[in-house]
Parts: sequence; C-alpha cells; structure tokens
Amino acid sequence: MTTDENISMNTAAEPVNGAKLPARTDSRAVEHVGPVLDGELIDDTLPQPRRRTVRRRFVRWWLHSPRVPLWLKSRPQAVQAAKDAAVAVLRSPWRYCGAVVRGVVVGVRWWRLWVRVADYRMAAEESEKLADKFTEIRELTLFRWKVTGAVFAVVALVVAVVDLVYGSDPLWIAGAATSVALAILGRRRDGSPGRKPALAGPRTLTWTMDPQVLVDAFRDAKLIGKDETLRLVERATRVGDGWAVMVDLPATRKAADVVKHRDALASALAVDEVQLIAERVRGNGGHAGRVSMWVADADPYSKPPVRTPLLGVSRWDAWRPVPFGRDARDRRIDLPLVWTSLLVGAIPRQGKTFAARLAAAGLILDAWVRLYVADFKAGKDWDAAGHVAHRFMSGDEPEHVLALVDWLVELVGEVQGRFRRMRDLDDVICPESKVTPDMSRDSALDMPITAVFIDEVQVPLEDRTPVVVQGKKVPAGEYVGELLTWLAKKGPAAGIVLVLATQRPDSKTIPSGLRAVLGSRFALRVMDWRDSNIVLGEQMNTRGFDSSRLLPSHKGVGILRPDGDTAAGADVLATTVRTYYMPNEDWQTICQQGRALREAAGTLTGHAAGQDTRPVLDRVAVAHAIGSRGTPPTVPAERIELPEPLAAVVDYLGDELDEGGREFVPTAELVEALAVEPTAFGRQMNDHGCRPERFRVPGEDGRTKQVRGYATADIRAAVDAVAACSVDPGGGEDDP
Ligand SMILES: Nc1ncnc2c1ncn2[C@@H]1O[C@H](COP(=O)(O)OP(=O)(O)OP(=O)(O)O)[C@@H](O)[C@H]1O
Repeated sequence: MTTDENISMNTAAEPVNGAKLPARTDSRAVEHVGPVLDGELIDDTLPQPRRRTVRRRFVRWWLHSPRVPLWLKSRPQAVQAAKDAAVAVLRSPWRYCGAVVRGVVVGVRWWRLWVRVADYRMAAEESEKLADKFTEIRELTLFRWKVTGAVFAVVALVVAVVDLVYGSDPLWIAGAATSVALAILGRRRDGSPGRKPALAGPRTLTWTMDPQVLVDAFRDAKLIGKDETLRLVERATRVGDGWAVMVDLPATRKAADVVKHRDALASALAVDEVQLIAERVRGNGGHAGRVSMWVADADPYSKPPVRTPLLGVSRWDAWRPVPFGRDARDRRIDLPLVWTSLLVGAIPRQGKTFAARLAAAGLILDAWVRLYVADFKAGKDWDAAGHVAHRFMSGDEPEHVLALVDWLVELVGEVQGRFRRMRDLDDVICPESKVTPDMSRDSALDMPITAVFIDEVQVPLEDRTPVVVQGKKVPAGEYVGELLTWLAKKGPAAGIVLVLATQRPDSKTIPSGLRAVLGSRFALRVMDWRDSNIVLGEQMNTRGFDSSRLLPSHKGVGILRPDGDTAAGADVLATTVRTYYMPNEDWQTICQQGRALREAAGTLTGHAAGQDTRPVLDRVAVAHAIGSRGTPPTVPAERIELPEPLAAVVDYLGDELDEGGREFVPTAELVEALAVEPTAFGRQMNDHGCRPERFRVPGEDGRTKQVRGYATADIRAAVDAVAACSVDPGGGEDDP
C-alpha cells in the first residue's frame, strides 16, 4: 500500500454499521506511516496450479475416459450397478426358462414350415401352379414326415443306449446343452417380430431395468426417430420417491423439445405428467441434447402439505432467499426477493394469498424490513400484517385506491431520494448504485429493504376513479399501473421489493409494461395457456410451462419462474413448486414474532406503531421521475376547483398543456385570448408561482427573437400545487 504524505488516514472516523471505517481527509500535517510495503492481492479461492504427477494424470484420464464405464467412476453409479446386477441374478432363472420356452416355440414353428414345405408351396401358389405341383409337394411333405419320424426314432434309440451304457449323466448334460441352444434361439432380439412381449404392470418400473423400454418410449413419443437411439449418461438411480436418469439424445435432437413434449413422453411411460420432470442439463456438464429425467412413483403433490420451516426460526435475513416450497423431487425451493419483484397469478382459491404471505413471512422475520401492505381482497388474510407493517390498509373502495396512489407516489420519491443519497456515499459503503445488506440495516442511512405487498392488484389497476395528473384527468388504475411500473423498474436497486398478487392475470388488467419488469413470476392454476403466459412470460407454454394444466386439487402448486438461483439450479428456467402450507395461526405467530423483533430493534414504525402519518408526497420530483404525466394530485378531478386565471389558462391550453405538448405560451397570446388586463394577470399568475420568462423563438422573417411568456411546466406545477392543497384531509390516510 502506498501513501501520499498530504493525505492521512483519519482513524477517528464516524462508526458506520458498527465498524470504524477509515476516511480520507485532507491534512497539512505530515504523519509518519512506517515502512511502505509493496504487495499484490492474491485470491487464493481461485484454482491454483498444481504439480502434475503420474497418479494425478492417471486419475484424470480415468475420470474422463469414455472407455472406463461410468460405474467404475462414480460411487452412486457403482452402487446402482451392483443393485442392477443383483436383480439380474435373481431374475435370471425366470428369464432363462422364458428364453428356453421361446426357443422351443421358435423351433417348432421352424419345423412346421419345413415339414409342410411352406416355401415351395408359397412359391407355387404365387405362380398359380399349386395344382400342377400338388403331387410333388405332397410327396415331399410325406418324405419330411418320415425324416422327422426317423430322427425321433434314432434320438430315442440313442437315448436308450446311452442310458443303458453310461447312465443318466450324459443325458442331463445333453439336455442342458439343448436348453442353452434353445435359450439362445429364444433370446429377445431387437426387431424380431412376435418376439417382443407386451409389457405387463407399470412401465415406470420396467424402463429402470431395461433401457430399451425408455428408448421405445422416446420413439413412441416421436422425440427420436425409428432408427435412432439414446445414450445413457447415467443409469437409472433411485432419487427420493422416484427414479432419475440422464440421457443424451441423438445428434440434432434437442433437449428443449423433450421438455416441451413431456406429456407425450409421460404417456409413453404410462405416468401422469405431474410425475415426470424433464430438464435440460445446462452448463459445463450438459449440452443442448442432454436431458435429465425424474419419474415419481406416485403423484408427488398428493401427499399432505409441508408446513413452512420459517415457523421454527427466531429471525430471518431478508437478503437470503425465503423458503417458498418444495418441488416434485422434494427439493427445497427458496425464493430470492431482494433486488427483484414478484407477480403471483391464479384463478380464485388456488393459493395466491398463501404464496404471497410466504414471501412476506421471510421479510417480516427481519426486523430491518419496512412493510407496506395493501389488501384489496378486504378479507382477514392479511390482518395480522397490520401489527408489523409501516403502512397497512384493507378494503376495495375507490378511497383505498387513492390511498394506494399516495403510497406509491411516496415510494417513488423515496427511491429517488435513495439514489441521490447513494451518489454521495463513498465507494466503501456503497460500491454500486445499489443498496447493500449493511446499508439496509444502517438506521443513519435510512434505506431499509421496503417490501410492498398488494393482494388483488387488479382492483386498483382497474379502478376508473378520475384523478388529475398534471392538469389532466386520468383513471386512477392507469396511474397506479404507471407508478408500479416505475417502481418495479427502478425500485429493486434501491431496496424496494414489489409483490403483486392477482386473480385476473389477463393482458387488459396487468399492463404489459408492468409485466415486463416484474422479475419473478409464480403462476398457480389459471384458465388457459394465454393467462399462464401472461404471468410466466411470452411463449412459456411452448417451452413446456403451462399452469393451466395443473390440477384443481393441487392447491398451492404452481410454476415458479424465479429471478435468480434456486435449488433446482441457476440454469433452470422454471420449476413446478408446491408452496409451504402456512395457515392463519402460523401466519399470526410469524407476524407477532416480527413485531417482537422490531420492538427489540427499535424499528417498529408507522401503522404498526400506531402512528398513521400522511404519506410524504414530493410531487415535483415524481413528475420528473415518471416523465409522461408529471405531478399527481391524487384527488378526484371533479373535486378540484382551480382559481382564476389559472382555470382559464388550463381551459385555453387544453391538451397542449400536457408534457410533450407546448413548451411555453407567450404572455401576449394569453392576454389576448383570455381578454384580461396584462398587469393584473401577471400579478395573479405570479401568486400561483408562474413567473414570466424570456424565450427565443423564430420570427416570421426567419430571425430569432425574444418573447416573454410562461413555461407550461410551471403552469402544470401550479395546477398540481392547487390540487395538492385541495386534498381531502381524510383521503390519504393509511387505514381508511
Ligand atoms: N401450499 C398449500 N398446500 C395446501 N393447501 C393450500 C396451499 N396453499 C393454499 N392452500 C389452500 O388453498 C386455499 C385457497 O388459498 P388462498 O386463499 O391463498 O387462495 P387465493 O388464490 O388467494 O383465493 P382468492 O382468489 O379467492 O383470494 C386455502 O384455503 C388453503 O387451504
């Protein structure tokens, strides 16, 4: 580390996050810093070069050589191979007997054809000369019968003689040799017609023993061609309550197609499609044609639901993915929430609220998380959250929608404030323009993770109550959509987590702009594939993920498309998950625990602390942030009465006042149009904060000239300021 003499390390810097951080300050005093050492940072977590010994080279070759069988490389594969061998040995007597019987049948069939001179007879028939050749064929048949009788007689004689002379031992040996010959004759051969037995019992188990059945299933499902075959990468092994196998498809066949046509494969394997999990193996160990399959013994979701593990924990770190549910293979699926947002969609009574509450539970158990909960279902489901939430409301009236608009405006202002403050923080505390775990827990910085839960978000999004936004009436729902889109886009980096649940995941209700910026999606059962795509994303049904195919009885089961890694793997696009079961009493316990944690940490604020403050609305800042609309006075338009001459100016300008319309309007034009006295008009406009400015405009002769006038942005701000003053004092309360 080198140092500049004019700069010293101020060891008495203010403590940040409990630790003293060195801060650089200018100082004229020269401070001795001891010897100056020069060094280099080495990251010893990276793979370091190792000496290549003969043993290492051999081990490397052994592990990578395609000539060494897989069961000699991996312990689980060896165990499975031993099990398969034991099963094969136990089954061998039956298989042998079966082969001998088939050999006898094949032999007898062959003999019948020979004795009836079938080939000659057929040829004669085909050339329509059977009548001519009849005598000849008959003689030959008689002769062959005689040969057969003679052979039998000779064999019987030989058996009798051998028995008399040498005893029964040679006969046993001959019998054994004959049975081997018959078993070879009757062995199962690919493509031998009439020799492939119909499979009895569940095919699920058969393919684990006989890979040929798996190949046939792939062929039947038209995932590979008639002449193509599969390569087993890993033989079938027992994993959880099912069987797992990894296969390589023939060249040019795609694993994505197998995932897409899982239903056909499930049918070919005679299992329900919920029992079959097919995933493309990605990354280093995989390629575009490698598929990992897992087939459950029974419907994995018919088991009783599992309670959330959060019940047993005393606290949770919101930065850790929250336990969300379990997949069919019973792997735990955790959902990362910070730095992303979540959309939950389903038809009624499928477990949306339960899923959203699971996400909330993890955040509630972190005392540093600030919660905004808006329950437009207006039921009891979210009531317990009122004990921990900074802002809470439950209801589905227009006044609740207007209150939500105020919350969102407050949050947009909050996000902007956080970005401004982050810009001023040094690189040690804030390395990027993103909230870090330490920052979120530093009360001096006041940037806690802020989670916004909106249940039945379609209610505010469809609300038609007109609100005046920058002098123009817009439906409240449209404005909520814009604010949510902005928050979902910019909020995550500033520590805002949006969780939206909707009963109507259709394209009209959830604006496409909003959907596009919601990082994580969870689709429980919906009516058709279009709705499923709206929640999960475009074309997801063609990639094999369609939540309309989930069964109605599978409550809490949905397709999760996470924004980040899950236990199913970082490269897995989506997984079917059954959420943990968290009934109301567990939810209440968690909320009480969250309250106790907040009381202990001194972070209980707002509604939960009995201080329902009005949202802080920085309308001008929001106007700049949202861009398209400007400042949002969240009161119904008809309730606003603009004073003169502002009302006349707004009327006169109409749509031209909108952003994207005129930039300024000359004073002379207004005076003439409104027929007002110029000095009084100027004074009244000044009272509303509109001061005339000089603007350069091109004149009729082509030259630029200066004109006095008003900026339309100033007029818009004046309108919004009046609207803000006319907000009904009860209209913005948190819990109306
Ligand atoms: N993981 C789960 N395991 C088992 N049952 C569940 C699970 N999640 C939800 N359920 C059941 O599904 C029912 C409906 O859940 P929930 O109230 O969350 O549905 P919803 O989709 O929010 O319904 P609505 O649209 O009517 O508000 C619950 O009463 C619960 O019994």
